[in-house]
Amino acid sequence: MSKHDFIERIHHHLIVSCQALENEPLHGSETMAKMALAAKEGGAVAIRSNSPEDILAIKQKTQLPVIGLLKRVYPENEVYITPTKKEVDELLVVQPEVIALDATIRERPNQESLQDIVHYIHDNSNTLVMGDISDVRDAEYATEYGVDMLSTTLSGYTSYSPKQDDPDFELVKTLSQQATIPVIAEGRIQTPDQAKKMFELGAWSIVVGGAITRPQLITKSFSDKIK
Ligand SMILES: CC(=O)N[C@H](C=O)[C@@H](O)[C@H](O)[C@H](O)COP(=O)(O)O
Repeated sequence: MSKHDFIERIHHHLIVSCQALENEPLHGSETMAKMALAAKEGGAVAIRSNSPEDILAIKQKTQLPVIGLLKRVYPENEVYITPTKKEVDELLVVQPEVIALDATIRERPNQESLQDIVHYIHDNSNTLVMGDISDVRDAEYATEYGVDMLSTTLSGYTSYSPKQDDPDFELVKTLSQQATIPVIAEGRIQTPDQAKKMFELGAWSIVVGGAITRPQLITKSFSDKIK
């Protein structure tokens, strides 16, 4: 799929993140593929997925384009979403349409640079790069170093971005006015109304995860409310 085709496909449409880590009840590629199929039936036009195994299973089951990432924790480093070229190599084997990676200003493991990793992906594949950022400075940095689109994934999850229960509407609004590449709203979108608001603020597309695909969190929102 060409860059133009992918960017147009997601425009004003819903991307669903189907992720269950090892410590989560729904962990497993077969389950994630079923979750992705359900998301497709509900109108998702692309899936965000963690690990080569899950990406492969989701692609086979849904035929939807996939934004792939590989979460890996390196000791003494905060960057965990596709941190190094090693994770990129593992992802490229299963040919996701897009690779999502941490594109914050933070140091990466092994002194690798964002610029090198983005060039590495572009030089070795047709894969696009989604830069996961947490604030405006990250977004400028990521854009300068060549990512194809921005996602607000990490707002609230770096030491220098605001902690809040709501999605970061302000960041989406600011970036949508300033950015020269598509801005995807991601992180803590809990309701259809919040999703709609993101588009009103100028988001190119949105990613919804836990509110659709993490039933333990959905259940908790009910049980907390009725306590
Ligand atoms: C911060 C971080 O590691 N976010 C991860 C990124 O891939 C996922 O765990 C989230 O589920 C995803 O960003 C979607 O967000 P939400 O599940 O809030 O709709």
